[in-house]
Amino acid sequence: MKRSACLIFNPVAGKGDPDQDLATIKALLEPEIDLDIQLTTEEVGADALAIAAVKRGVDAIIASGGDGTLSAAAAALVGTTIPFGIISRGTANAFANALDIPDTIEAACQTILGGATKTVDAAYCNGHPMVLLAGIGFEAEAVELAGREAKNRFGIFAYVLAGFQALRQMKTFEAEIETEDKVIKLTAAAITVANTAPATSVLAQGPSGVVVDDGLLDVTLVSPANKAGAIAATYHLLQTALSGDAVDRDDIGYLRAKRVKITTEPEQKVVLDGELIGNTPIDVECVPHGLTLFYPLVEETLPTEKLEGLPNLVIEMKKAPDGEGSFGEHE
Ligand SMILES: Nc1ncnc2c1ncn2[C@@H]1O[C@H](COP(=O)(O)OP(=O)(O)OP(=O)(O)O)[C@@H](O)[C@H]1O
Repeated sequence: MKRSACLIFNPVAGKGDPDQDLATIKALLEPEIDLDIQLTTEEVGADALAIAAVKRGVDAIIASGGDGTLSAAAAALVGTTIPFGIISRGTANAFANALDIPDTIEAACQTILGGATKTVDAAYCNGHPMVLLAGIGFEAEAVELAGREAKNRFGIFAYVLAGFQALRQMKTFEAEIETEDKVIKLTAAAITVANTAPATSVLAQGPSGVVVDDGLLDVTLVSPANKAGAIAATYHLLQTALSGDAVDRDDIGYLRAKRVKITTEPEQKVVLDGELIGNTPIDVECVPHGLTLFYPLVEETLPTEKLEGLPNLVIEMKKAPDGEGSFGEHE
């Protein structure tokens, strides 16, 4: 039987030609998948369309658009086992990059057609579904400062530049972080709680690798003493993100936990998967394997034979009329 899926498509996302993009997606997917195509509008976003599709009991949901569309649709699937296909057509494609999904239309469609799935962790932050990360302080300020133009250029999870702008107004705050086994108090400028994060979300890059399916949240604490320290810390985070190393500065720390409660004095803004959701306190709880993704099939790269060097080796290739091997008599 033919597979079916709801395709949530943002007709204004990205810089390409959306009509052409939709035609390409249909040409690739429709031979194998019955698509129920739902276009987002300014009024009805990917979140509402995905929630409605979950209620209808669809077999799979595919979202195509920028990071905003993809994270909104993914949020509706947290805690379900409905497989989610990601066709990135944004400017930064940080969402796909963070989850290790190919970001060209063709490769993304092949991933969905392949049908292989993988579960990754998700989380709830103050009751809101979270797929990538929650940021407190600096990052949230940066999101507020990043206008539409900056978002277009750098994407909603890439705050490096907007971050430097926020640095000019950097304010530290007192934070109390409670995990299942400890309570930590410190002065911080930014706290990021991540399931996974693209390398461009520098403030999430404390650990050497933000692991997406370990059942744990990765918390990065950035506590520079002054603005010069903040710039040096951000630069260090950027470098370690690119090299894959853990941070090594006294003003940056990290920890892993299943659940974290964070209170701050004074209250700080909170950004969740690129959207401002309100102020601290936050309570973030990991939902292990809370999201099912269509994921690229892992190519078998191990060598399947090694014959060279064996004594008196003769290899005779069999000939077959159609070019295929056969087990019949060979000349
Ligand atoms: N039909 C539509 N007309 C106008 N705006 C729309 C429509 N559908 C969705 N939107 C808006 O598009 C925004 C989401 O865009 P999305 O993140 O998918 O793409 P993008 O901004 O091009 O990509 P990126 O976030 O990667 O830069 C939301 O603000 C949403 O309200």
